[in-house]
Amino acid sequence: MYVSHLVLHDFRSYAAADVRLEPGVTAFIGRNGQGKTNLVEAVDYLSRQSSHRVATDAPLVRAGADQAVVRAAVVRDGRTAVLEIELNPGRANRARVNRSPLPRSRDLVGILRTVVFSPEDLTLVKGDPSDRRRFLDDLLVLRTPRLAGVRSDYDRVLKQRNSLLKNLGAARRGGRDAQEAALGTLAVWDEHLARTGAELLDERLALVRALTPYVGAAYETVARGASRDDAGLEYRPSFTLPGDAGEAPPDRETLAGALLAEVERRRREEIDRGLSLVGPHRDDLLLSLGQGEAGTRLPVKGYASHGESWSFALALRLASYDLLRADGDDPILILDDVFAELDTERRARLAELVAGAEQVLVTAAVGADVPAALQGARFVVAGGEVRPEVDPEVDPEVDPGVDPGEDAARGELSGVDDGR
Ligand SMILES: Nc1ncnc2c1ncn2[C@@H]1O[C@H](COP(=O)(O)OP(=O)(O)OP(=O)(O)O)[C@@H](O)[C@H]1O
Repeated sequence: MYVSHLVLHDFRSYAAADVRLEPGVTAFIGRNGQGKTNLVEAVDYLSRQSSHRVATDAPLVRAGADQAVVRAAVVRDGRTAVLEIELNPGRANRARVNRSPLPRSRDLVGILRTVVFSPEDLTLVKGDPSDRRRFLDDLLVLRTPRLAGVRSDYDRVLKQRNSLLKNLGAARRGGRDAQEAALGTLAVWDEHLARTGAELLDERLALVRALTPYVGAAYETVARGASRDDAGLEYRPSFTLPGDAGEAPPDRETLAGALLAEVERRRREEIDRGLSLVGPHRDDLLLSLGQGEAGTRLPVKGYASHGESWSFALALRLASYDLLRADGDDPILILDDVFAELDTERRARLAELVAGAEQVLVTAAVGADVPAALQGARFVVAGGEVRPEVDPEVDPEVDPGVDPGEDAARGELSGVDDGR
């Protein structure tokens, strides 16, 4: 799959941008702060409806504007679809495919698939458990878009349940009847939590099982002298899972039952703290490194060197890419500012690994940082404009001052009504 045309309105620093793309490698080169990442972030947003840099939509809308639009022509197996998302911070976003509105904006997730490598990936290794949970859930939804619904149902249940737990403190003071009524309502939300929580947990456990061999292989490739047993992944739930380690994983019903039992066991503590303490929102993904299968294993967080941490973060992204490919997909790879962080050997290895992708979008402040294996189309990003790089040696007739914007303005997406 690849993006053949990208149009932005009021997205980040761009009042308007219109860029034609080809399959293969495209690099966006420009000095710091010129808007290179903003371009690839827009492509990623169309894929996941979240950004690898910020948790909310507001910073994605150009300062002073009240909505942003990202639109792209996406080619898959020779067929083109025009995807569009309208970002309305504080209100519901709106999505369209080939101009037809979708019932919910999240229905767009997963049509375009991206895997982003960026310096922020270090938080996968060094950050909070929530960063690793987001990594797993984003990948789950990319593989199985319907799980976006499970994820948002779980978030909704959690929110409701937490506010109920907070109110229970007040109900205690309101006498026996009020308390019993509130506990009755809580029991209903316990059931919802157990059901949606077990589904999410079950999916995450399966994902970690599927991803683990790919992470081992990817770590071996990116870390000098490593073997494929060095990098380990272990899903750490917030309660003890039923069954013995090594046995077949518990089924969803069993998980739901165990989750419900644990919620009931910790009822008093939850009411005291006004918080849901059990469920996939409290889980973590433990990343560890050891020498071979039998060697001592240490957690990456707090123990690994900077280089090892970087290699692990890269391995997680590469493994995601490999897993999606194994599913029969060919996601767009986005390498945002990663080469400056890598030594020459690892730059070359990463480049070799990703060079075969159908589309690779690269950003770099310095063109020379992009490895030779990733040569392809180049755009210069400067002063709010994105223009093809002109190579005077290849085409001495081309005036480097030519403005490609005029031609692009007649592009296939420009005519699509942006609905405003
Ligand atoms: N919502 C917004 N409205 C207006 N400008 C914005 C908005 N969000 C970011 N910017 C501007 O966009 C610029 C950053 O763009 P971007 O992150 O794409 O830079 P970059 O070219 O990738 O730089 P670097 O090489 O440093 O990573 C900054 O100057 C920032 O002020």
